Formats: sequence, structure tokens, C-alpha cells
Amino acid sequence: MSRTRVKICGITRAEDAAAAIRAGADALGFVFYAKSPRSVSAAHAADIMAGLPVFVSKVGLFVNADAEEVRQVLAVCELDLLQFHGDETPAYCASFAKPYMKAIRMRDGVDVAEAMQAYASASAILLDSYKPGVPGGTGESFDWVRFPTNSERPLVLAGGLRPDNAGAAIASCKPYALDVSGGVESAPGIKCAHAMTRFIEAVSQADRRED
Ligand SMILES: O=C(O)c1ccccc1N[C@@H]1O[C@H](COP(=O)(O)O)[C@@H](O)[C@H]1O
Repeated sequence: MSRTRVKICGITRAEDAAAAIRAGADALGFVFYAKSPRSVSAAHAADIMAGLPVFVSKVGLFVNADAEEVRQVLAVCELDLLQFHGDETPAYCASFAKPYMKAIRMRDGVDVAEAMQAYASASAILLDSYKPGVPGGTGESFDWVRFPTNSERPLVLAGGLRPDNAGAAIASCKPYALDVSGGVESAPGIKCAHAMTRFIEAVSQADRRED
């Protein structure tokens, strides 16, 4: 059975991390972007990570950060994957000797195949909605018809995902993984255990239908 992975992004509290893992999350995202309501310091993220079990991926999200800032976070946090959600170049993304995922915002005219070629060294490519002036966490989805369903590389769907549309997202896009943030929150930066459980149940149900 093929299984769609789930990353829950914007973890700010140890209890939310624990609830996400109980719900069945594969990966937890920590936002190192000061303008986000989900922003965490490296020290606070490291504290939360210290309590996590093995086999849960820890993802650090950055938006146009200075390379030195990324290195400082890496010195404190044992991240498995870097997520670059701004205008970072392929050379910058590859310069940390860590697996990375590059977010591509789906503004009009974006050529996904071209972007995937440009970021050939990425472990995964994430497709998110485009909203001018907001780098991510928009709560809005893009037209899923634009999501390539035949990619041989891991393609991650993000943007406006919720428990009630996760199943339709999988049926339409057949992504490697879903990345959700605002759609499983009770307030910005505060995850809702019930919504995370419903989200991952919806993913499992959709996966069973796909088989
Ligand atoms: O979560 C944030 O606050 C954030 C801030 C800046 C860039 C990206 C951010 N999150 C990522 O945005 C997408 C979609 O989030 P949402 O589900 O629509 O709220 C997702 O990949 C998050 O990892």
C-alpha cells in the first residue's frame, strides 16, 4: 500500500509535538522565521526536539535567512531536513551539507518541471500557494490541477490543507507527502490535537481508497 507522508509544520509547544506524533505524523516542522506567528528560537526548538522519539523527522523551515543564521540553528538543533521557503538559490540550499526541501510558490507562470531541474539536489520539492508578500503559512490552496501527478521525485503538497480537504488533495495530486500548518490549529501557532488526528485519519482513508 502506498502511504502519503504527513508533515505537521509550525510546532511551538512540546504538547503539540506529542499530540502530532500520537496522531501519526511522520515529520514535524519548526519555523525559524521571525515574522511567522509560529516562529521558535533555536534553543526552544532544541528543547522540544529533545523529547521526541526516534523515527520522527525534524524539519527546520527558513525564509531567506542569512547562511550564518542557518548554521547557528544547526549547531543547536539536530535537524533531519532543511526547508527553504523563500527565494533561496540552489547553491545556497545545497551549501549546508544537509538534505533539503525547496518550496516553490505557485504564482502564475511557474514552470514546475523547470524548478525541479534547477533544484536537482533537493531531496524533495514542495509546492505551495502564492500570495504576494506572504512567504507561506497562507492557509490558501492553489489549483491542484497544476500539481504533477507523475513525478519520480518526492513532491510535497502544501497550502490551505485541512482535515476536510486532505482526502480530495490526495485523490487529485497523489503527492509523496502533505505539509499542513494552519489547517490543524486552534489559534496561530497552537496545534489542535483533534484536528491533527482527523487530518491523519483522512490521509489514511484516502490512501486506502487509492490502493
Ligand atoms: O507556517 C508558517 O508560519 C510559515 C511561514 C513562512 C513560510 C512558510 C510557512 N509555513 C509553510 O507554509 C505552507 C502552508 O501552510 P498552511 O497549511 O497553508 O498554513 C506549509 O508548507 C508550511 O510548512
